[in-house]
Amino acid sequence: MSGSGGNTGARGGDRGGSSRGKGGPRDSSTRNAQGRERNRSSQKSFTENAPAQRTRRADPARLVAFEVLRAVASEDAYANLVLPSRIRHHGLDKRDAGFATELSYGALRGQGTYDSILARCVDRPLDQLDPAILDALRIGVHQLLAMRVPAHAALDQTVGLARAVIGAGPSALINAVLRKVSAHTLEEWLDLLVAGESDETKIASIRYAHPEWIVRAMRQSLVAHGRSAAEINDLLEADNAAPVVNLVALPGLGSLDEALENGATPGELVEGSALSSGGDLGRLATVREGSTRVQDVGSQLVARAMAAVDLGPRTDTPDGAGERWLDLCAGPGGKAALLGALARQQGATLLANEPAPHRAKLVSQALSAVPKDVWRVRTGDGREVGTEQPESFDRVLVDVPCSGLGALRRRPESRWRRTPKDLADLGPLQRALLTSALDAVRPGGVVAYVTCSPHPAETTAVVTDALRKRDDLELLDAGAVLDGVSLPGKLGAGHDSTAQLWPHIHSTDAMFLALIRKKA
Ligand SMILES: C[S@@+](CC[C@H](N)C(=O)[O-])C[C@H]1O[C@@H](n2cnc3c(N)ncnc32)[C@H](O)[C@@H]1O
Repeated sequence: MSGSGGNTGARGGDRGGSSRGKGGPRDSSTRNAQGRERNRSSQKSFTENAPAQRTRRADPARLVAFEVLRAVASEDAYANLVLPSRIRHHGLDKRDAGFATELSYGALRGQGTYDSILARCVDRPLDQLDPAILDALRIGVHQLLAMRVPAHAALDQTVGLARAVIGAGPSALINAVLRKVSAHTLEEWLDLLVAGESDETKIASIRYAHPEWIVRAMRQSLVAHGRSAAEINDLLEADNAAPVVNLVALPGLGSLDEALENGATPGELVEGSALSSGGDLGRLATVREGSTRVQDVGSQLVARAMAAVDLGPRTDTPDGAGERWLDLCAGPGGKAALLGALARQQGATLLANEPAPHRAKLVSQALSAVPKDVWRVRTGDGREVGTEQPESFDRVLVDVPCSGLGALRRRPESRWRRTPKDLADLGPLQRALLTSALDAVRPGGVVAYVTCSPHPAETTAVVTDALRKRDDLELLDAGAVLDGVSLPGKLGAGHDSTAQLWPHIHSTDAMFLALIRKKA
């Protein structure tokens, strides 16, 4: 499960030593600039004190991680949304925030594997444990096996956390179980767990902490998009690494200069992008004003591709009339903001549609740096736009709701929450939205069908069905268009006219793009 401890917030720490001041919990270890704990004593030495005599205070960074895991398990919360508010609530500084991020994300990503380890160390089925105790154990396991926290600090602090927030009772159990866990390294545990197992899917599921159905689905996806099934371990491993934060300067409106002056490095795949050096991006004025935005390079590429398709000269509109663009599923507005800026440059206008009112508001906010005469937000069901405004748009982006299997590295809990049923449930909505998009585009115009999933059920199957049902459509070479909007020689995402990006190849989310042209 290498890489499972990757964090999104620990990079770029600028102060050494422990961040805790007066009145904070006393911990014999210190955190270094990467948010990792160091201690002079050997890794495996434990204090001989009974659990009841040890610390009773919860270390704030561990408390944040525990609260994130609890919210995810009991409230169906999203870790990436809960974590920042918990960090703010507990007033963590940069270093502790990095530690809490690594701990909560790592414990959530590794959950399946950690539970298999715990099942060997607990004397009853895990589902008979109080869920709060199980979450405390998961946090302990991640510290012991993946974070290089000294074993006694991991143990003491996890027991202290449990005493403070769950009660004195469970501390002896947690202490005993974590001691058993600490008897082996992660590699040794993985070897033990897969010993005697010959099923490749089960082995990959344990080694790379993905549910077995996702291992199968990803292998199937690789093959469906013309890659080798042998890449599966690289793909799963890439899901376990924290993604680098990418920035985009809105074309014609923003500049990367400030970000580059503050440590960002130029993006390698697409012009106008940069890799952030981490830390609080709110310190950049251009990010605050919205002309430079955080956006995965995969999303940047598909939006740029939609805008770049050569539609040839129009013969059916008065001279000087600008193109009309539609973003049919726009919330929260990442691609709409980039499209708005590109539309402005190309003399076009953009209608951004989103049915959920709070997400429609986010779309307006995302577009705030783009002049208001370029765009409009519609709050409504995208399935109705095709009949309400038939053949009205030159370019349509339909970035459908999907399983998100291509963005697992961003959402640490999602792999354990998703089920194969999600794929089946989303199919009819994806097909109806594509149909609406195809009705809304004018003859000679183009529809960009996009998912952040590589699964054939929500990518190639949806596109193939649409093409089979009508004879006025042609599939364009999306890989070639993507090559055209990326830096020369960098991408090569094409396969059989549709294109698929991959985290392990392109360091992007696994975005799928099909470009469908309605015949003139
Ligand atoms: C994958 S997200 C789009 C991401 C967006 N394009 C971006 O780059 O920020 C899918 C969006 O589709 C919206 N959606 C769900 N049902 C829809 C429908 N019937 N019509 C249009 N959009 C819908 C969801 O609310 C969600 O905001």
